[in-house]
Parts: sequence; structure tokens; C-alpha cells
Amino acid sequence: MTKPQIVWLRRDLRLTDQRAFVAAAEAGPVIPVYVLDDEVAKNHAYGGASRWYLHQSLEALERDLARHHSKLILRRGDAVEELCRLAEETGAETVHALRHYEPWWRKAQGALKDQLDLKLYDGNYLLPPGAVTTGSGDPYKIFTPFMKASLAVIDGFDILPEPSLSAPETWPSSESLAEWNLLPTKPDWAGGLREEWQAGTSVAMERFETFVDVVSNYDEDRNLPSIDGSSKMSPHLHFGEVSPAMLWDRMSRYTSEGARIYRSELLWRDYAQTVICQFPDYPVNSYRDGYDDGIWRNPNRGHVIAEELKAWQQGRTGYPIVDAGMRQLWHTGWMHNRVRMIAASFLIKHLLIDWREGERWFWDTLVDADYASNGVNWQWVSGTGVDSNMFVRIMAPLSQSKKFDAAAFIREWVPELAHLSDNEIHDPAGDQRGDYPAKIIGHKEARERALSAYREAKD
Ligand SMILES: Cc1cc2nc3c(=O)[nH]c(=O)nc-3n(C[C@H](O)[C@H](O)[C@H](O)COP(=O)(O)OP(=O)(O)OC[C@H]3O[C@@H](n4cnc5c(N)ncnc54)[C@H](O)[C@@H]3O)c2cc1C
Repeated sequence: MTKPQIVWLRRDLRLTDQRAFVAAAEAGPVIPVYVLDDEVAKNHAYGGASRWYLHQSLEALERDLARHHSKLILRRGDAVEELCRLAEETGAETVHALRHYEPWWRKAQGALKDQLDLKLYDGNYLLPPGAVTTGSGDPYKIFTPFMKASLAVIDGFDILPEPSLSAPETWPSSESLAEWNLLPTKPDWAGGLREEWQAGTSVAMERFETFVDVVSNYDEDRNLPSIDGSSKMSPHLHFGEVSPAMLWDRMSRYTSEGARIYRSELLWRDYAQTVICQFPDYPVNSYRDGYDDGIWRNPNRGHVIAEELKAWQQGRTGYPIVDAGMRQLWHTGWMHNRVRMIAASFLIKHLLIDWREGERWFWDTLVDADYASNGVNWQWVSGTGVDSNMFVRIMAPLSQSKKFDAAAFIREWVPELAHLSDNEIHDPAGDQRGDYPAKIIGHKEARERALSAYREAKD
């Protein structure tokens, strides 16, 4: 009897275009396993919204595997130890897995390789990190040249169909998903997430089809929070229910400017991996010196930030566009990209709170929370990153709100202001606010404070 082949699943919860499944299926009976390892990522263990999504995603994969008369084996604990134990129980010698680049997974992949025959495959990114390099052979640090170099080598993708899977003679034991308590119960805060998201490859691709119908407007509409102008593929991509190649391939049939820009946006994900491969602690440490200690209001130096941080988290800053975004995030586990930039900039520059506080909040509340993409984007906004907006370019939330036509978006998420006209709602006068809070700080005052903190930190 051919030895069973283990497929180790992490953020690649799909059967289509999944090289580890294809290779395992060619070699013998397949045992798919997901190990919940809550220790390995330390401060970046899955946050609340991600745990909720992971539950849905694993359930969807179980359903897909059942169509192939297969099963998902669930184990908890140290991933390397659990995989070795499973190999011993089943007589498997080979583990097939897609490559992941978070520092803890790179370490685990190295450790597992010493103990079992670990076969790693690409497939969660358009190109593996390192596939394109600068003229001097170094990995790129800046997005635009990285994107251009990547576009020059991408020549379409062959999408791998679902393989047919044969089962092992006996199935090893599995824990039950319900016992993992990934879903919140007391209180159950996930109502908004349930309304917004369904997990799994087939629902993701159905959702993508509705986006394909409007992609020709993506170049403009993606910036408008009041309309559904982006694909909302981020959690599906993060958990690997779809591969970026599947989306690229579908999109490559279109020549509109919207489709072209969509493909280049997908490369931001690849770029973020390239950055964390070079700087593994990027989501924790500022890349540029001179900010870490100097610029942020620091509780260790007597600054009181707790109330303001809470107001930002709860959507009570008195800036309608920021509050609408923060409430959208809390309710649905997702926030519009333009509004993510505005809300992040507000925390960092208007409130002078360390970007890492924002990174942590997003990590806990986003269903698409991603070690690389979150860290790279926070450092981009804060001006501390390798490729960054300059700190002194301070976003004006009120004019951003007008420019990107956010009136309907604000009405949806800040109902206290719903009675105001399109013109008034971005910056309501004092007597129009009712129960809605006053501005936590004036824009001009905040701007001057941020610029002077920057000058002091630089001196
Ligand atoms: C402060 C901040 C934090 C962020 N944190 C995350 C995060 O944790 N996880 C995450 O996936 N994205 C993050 N983003 C990037 C971006 O906001 C989301 O990818 C996007 O809003 C997801 O919605 P969508 O799928 O409709 O995007 P679309 O516009 O439809 O784009 C398609 C896909 O391209 C990728 N993409 C687009 N823009 C970016 C970008 N700037 N960086 C990385 N990938 C991008 C995403 O995978 C996205 O799903 C963050 C942005 C900011 C400003």
C-alpha cells in the first residue's frame, strides 16, 4: 500500500490551484491537516475577527473535502510536534505544504524539514518573493519598481483544477472544530460579520463574478467608500480560499483601465511579502530611526492617550469619515481602503499615537488581518517604512471626505448625522451634531502639533 501523504494547511484553505494537494494526490492517499498553533505567532496569534473567519473557512474546506470523500484532520498544539506525531500515527513520511513567509512559519518549515520529508510549493502569491530583483540582484524595497518588474515577468497562469483525492485506509483521529471555541459566545459580537461574509472558494468566486461586472470602473470607484467599488477579496485571499493567480487569470480577459489597475493592486500583496522577507519584524519595529521614541505621545513619559485611543477605536473622534470607518470595521471586520488610510493617518498624525497601537487594533478586528499587508500599510501611512508617505504629508480628513464623496457612507455608519445634507455631513457645525461628539482636536491644531513633534524628533 502506498504511504499516505500529509497535506499541511495554513493560509491556503482551498482545493483549486493548490499545488500541495495536487502533488500529494499524485503520490498516494491524502491526509489533509490543519494545526491550530496559538503559541507560535506570539503577539500575532489570530485576533478575534480572524478566529471567527478561520472557523467559517475551515468549515467550508471540510464541505469541499467531503465532496471528494475526504476529511480535514484538526489538531491543536505546536505545529511541528503535531505533524511529526501524525506522521508516526499514520506511517506517512512526506508532508506537502504551500510556502508561507511569516517569520514563525519560516522557522517551523525549517524545523519540520529536519524531521520529515517536507515538500514546499509556491502558490499563495503571484510570484514567490525573490523572483524579481533589482539590477544589482537585491530584493526590491520600493513598490513601483517592484510592480513594474513583476508585470514584466508575469505571463499568465495555469490554474490547477481540484485533484481527485483518495482516502487513507484508516483516518487518524481529529478534534472537533466546535471545541476550538473560535466563535465568540459571551457576548456574541459577530452578527455584523455573519451578515457581511461567507467563507469558501465557491462563494468567493461568486462574489468575484459580481465584481468583474463593474471592474471597468475600478480605477475611480475603488476610492469611493459610498459604493461597492472594490472586490472584497481580502479575507478570501488571506486565508487562501482563492489564489491570487485565480483572480489574475479571470481578470486577464479584460483590457479596461480598471482591470489593469486591479491586477497591479494584487501586487501590493506580493510586495508586502517581499518586505517582511527582508525585515521579518517589520509589523513591530519602525524601519526608519528617529521616530520610535521621539514623535509619539508616550504613556511612559506621562502622556495620557488611553481615552483618545478608545475614542478612535469606538468611532467617537468627532470626525465623521474616521468614525464611519472605525464603526464599519467593528461591525463587519473590514474597512474600505481609502478610509483605512484616513483613519490610520488620523491616529498617527492627529492624535500622535504610535502606529503600532493601530496595527494591533486592526490585527484584532480585521477579518483580513495579514502580518505583512497590515504592517506594510501602517508603516506606509506613518512615514516610518521603507517605501512611505512622508510624515509631513498630513491627510486632511474633512477634505478627503468631500473629495471622495463619503456622504452616503457616513449616513450608513454614523446614523446620528443621517439628517444632514451631503454638503454638511462631512464637517457638521456644533449645533448640528446632537449626540454626535465634538471634534477630539481641531484639524489645524493637530497639524501644527504633528509638524512640531516631527521637527523635534528630527533635531
Ligand atoms: C492601515 C492599513 C492597514 C491594512 N491592513 C491590511 C491587512 O491587514 N490585510 C489586507 O489584506 N490588506 C490590508 N490593507 C490594504 C487594503 O486596505 C485592503 O487589502 C483592501 O481594502 C481590501 O479590500 P478589497 O479586497 O476590496 O480590495 P481591492 O481593492 O479589491 O484589491 C484586491 C486585493 O489586492 C490586495 N491589495 C489591495 N491594496 C492593497 C494594499 N494597499 N496592501 C496590500 N494588499 C492590497 C488585497 O489582497 C485586496 O484584496 C491595509 C491598508 C491600510 C491603509
